Amino acid sequence: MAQLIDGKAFAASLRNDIAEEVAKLHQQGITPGLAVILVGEDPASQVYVRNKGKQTIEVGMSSFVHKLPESTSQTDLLALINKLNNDNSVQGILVQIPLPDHIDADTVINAIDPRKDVDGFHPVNVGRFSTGGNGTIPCTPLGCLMLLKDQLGDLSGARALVLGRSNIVGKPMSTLLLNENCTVTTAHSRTKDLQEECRRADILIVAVGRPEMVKGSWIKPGATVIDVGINRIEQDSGKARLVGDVQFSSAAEVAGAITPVPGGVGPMTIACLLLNTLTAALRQNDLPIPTWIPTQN
Ligand SMILES: Nc1nc2c(c(=O)[nH]1)N[C@@H](CN(C=O)c1ccc(C(=O)N[C@@H](CCC(=O)O)C(=O)O)cc1)CN2
Repeated sequence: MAQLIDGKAFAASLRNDIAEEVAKLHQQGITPGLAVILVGEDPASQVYVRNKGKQTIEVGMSSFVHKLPESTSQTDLLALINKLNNDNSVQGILVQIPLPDHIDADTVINAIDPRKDVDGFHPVNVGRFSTGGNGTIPCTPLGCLMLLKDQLGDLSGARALVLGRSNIVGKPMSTLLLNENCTVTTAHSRTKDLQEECRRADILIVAVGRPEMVKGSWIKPGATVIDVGINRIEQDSGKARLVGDVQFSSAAEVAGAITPVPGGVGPMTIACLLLNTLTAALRQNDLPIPTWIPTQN
């Protein structure tokens, strides 16, 4: 039976480390501030934004949550971002995704000052990060990497397969693993012999958004499996159940280690957002980044 990779516990310990660094900043008169913008009433996004605000305060940072109605115009949203770009009490800005259809996500992301882009979605950060510079590392892939390194130590030479090629998870995850000297395959819906590709992987990262798509028979015995999926399944009882993109019951019989859903990658996403906000605050104050914080250089 696979070992369980406890993302919830790891995230709690990471938040403690972040809180200690924030306490040191307080002594220098600095309180990092994180602004989170939510447009609309998507129920899952409301939960994530509430948790982001709560955990931001718990680590000693200032939280500025802006909840805007679904009808908010792109012009008004851009005006708010411009205001936050120029607000010295804000070191990190995040716009919760998905956005309503009438708002162009790229235009909005491009409007965020790259120094304050704690999601790592701005093209400047994507470019810096992809070329090994000090661009912000997107939160979910960073969280996956931290769990992997904690589990396996040095990843050099491992054969890694990333299933999914989104800008938010798949692509940056492949880059991160390549930077760790893994041999990386990025697989997607058009990949031939997908199951066979998966079975060759020592490290399998699944981020496709399809409930329980990857079965135990797709997994190499002893492999480390990171499940990024969060899918809400309606049950006969009317209650919803969260499942990942990996069928946990069959995968756990084959894998060496596996993240659960919930309690795996999800909590790491918010902890890494706080970590990126801390890093942004340190950089904006020309302070050194502690060696325990993962950066590209
Ligand atoms: N601007 C961004 N938008 C979105 C991001 C992001 O990184 N930046 N990622 C996702 C949503 N997300 C954070 O915003 C997120 C998803 C899941 C969790 C989490 O803790 N999940 C729990 C289960 C919680 C539940 O009951 O739903 C778990 O897996 O244990 C945190 C953050 C899309 N948007």
